[in-house]
Amino acid sequence: MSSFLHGCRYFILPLLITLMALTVIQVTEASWQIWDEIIRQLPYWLLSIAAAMALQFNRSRLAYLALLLLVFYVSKQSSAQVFTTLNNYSDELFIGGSILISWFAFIKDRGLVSSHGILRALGIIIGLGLGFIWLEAVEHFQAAIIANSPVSMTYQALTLVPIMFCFVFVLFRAIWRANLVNTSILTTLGIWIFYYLQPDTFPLAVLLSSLAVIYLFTILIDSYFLAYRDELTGLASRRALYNLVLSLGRKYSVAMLDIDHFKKFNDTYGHDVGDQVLRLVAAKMARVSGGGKVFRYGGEEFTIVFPRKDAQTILDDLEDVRESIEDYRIVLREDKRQNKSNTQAKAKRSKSRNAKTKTVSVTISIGVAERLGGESFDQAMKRADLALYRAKKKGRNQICL
Ligand SMILES: Nc1nc2c(ncn2[C@@H]2O[C@H](COP(=O)(O)OP(=O)(O)OP(=O)(O)O)[C@@H](O)[C@H]2O)c(=O)[nH]1
Repeated sequence: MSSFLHGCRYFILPLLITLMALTVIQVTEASWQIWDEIIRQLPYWLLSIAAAMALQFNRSRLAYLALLLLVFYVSKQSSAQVFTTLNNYSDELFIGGSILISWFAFIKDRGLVSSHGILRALGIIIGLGLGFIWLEAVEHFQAAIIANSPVSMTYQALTLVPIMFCFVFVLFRAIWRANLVNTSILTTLGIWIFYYLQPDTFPLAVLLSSLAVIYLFTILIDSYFLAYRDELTGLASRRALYNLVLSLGRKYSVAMLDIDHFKKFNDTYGHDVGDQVLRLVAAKMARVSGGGKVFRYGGEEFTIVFPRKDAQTILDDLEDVRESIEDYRIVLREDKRQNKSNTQAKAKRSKSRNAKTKTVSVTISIGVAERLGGESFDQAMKRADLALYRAKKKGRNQICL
């Protein structure tokens, strides 16, 4: 359930916000028509800024999309011969554009000026070319397809077949790999299809400006997560901890948590298994009750800050975390490369049917300190660290005040 809610953050919320924004624009149509000239200029500025920001923050797929949409907008606004000719192929461009947008959902962000850049330029030409090829094919074989199709097919429906596939693929991609960039690409495809089917509902300038704003938000929020989230565990990082310190009041408690004998664990099972265990242990810590805020301090050390709580009141919350980790049997896939001495280690082999998995468990030690009057955060942390040291000395897998 929690991973579902986590996915919602990246997937459902941006879509809802886009829908709400478009509804507001529609409802307030009368007022924004006064700003017609400004609105018509907006996509030039916003899409250019979005492309520049996307490049700066290495979100090259959004940069490509912003640039392509900018070219599209210029083609719609310009009366130059080359663009008016292009506008005669709007069906082909629509299908090619849909294929192109969908393709961006499946490739990685790579540098624009690199060998990947050349491949992507080729991809763009091929994607657009496919739109022409599909319509040529439909025109050529429509009689045969319509005659042999089990359901009644019109020419119009046939042209839309690749779009439906594109939308389903991109939708699944956005659900499967929920992140803001994939949701932005899905939104782009949705708006692209919407514009083709309902060209008069919203002016193109409004739709493209909305997309540019979505790209800008995606880049900003992504950068925030990059700066303040720990990549391995998904927890808030040490930088986020020191950000929180700025807003802490006078009363709080801080706990330092450390996985016991983690060096030995790494040596026994390998660094990759160690990483896997760090992620799972972090997920258990993230469920701490009592309003605790969890951070990865560094390595196998974690910090939990309890604003407005004294040390005695949080002991039960921390004990729950310690117990849940102690009781957690972590199932690992058998690593065929492991040598014999490793297999003699503490891991308990599961008696599962195919014996291809094994279970391991770890424990944690916890040191707690309550902020004393006049003390700085670093001083309180230092005392929590000393308490952690005592917990280790006393035999580990316990909490010390
Ligand atoms: N897999 C993995 N290991 C890490 C990571 N960060 C730190 N470590 C390992 O964590 C281990 C910490 O070891 P020590 O500080 O000696 O402590 P310990 O073995 O846990 O022993 P005690 O704390 O005394 O119980 C080192 O082997 C680090 O390599 C990481 O991100 N991934």
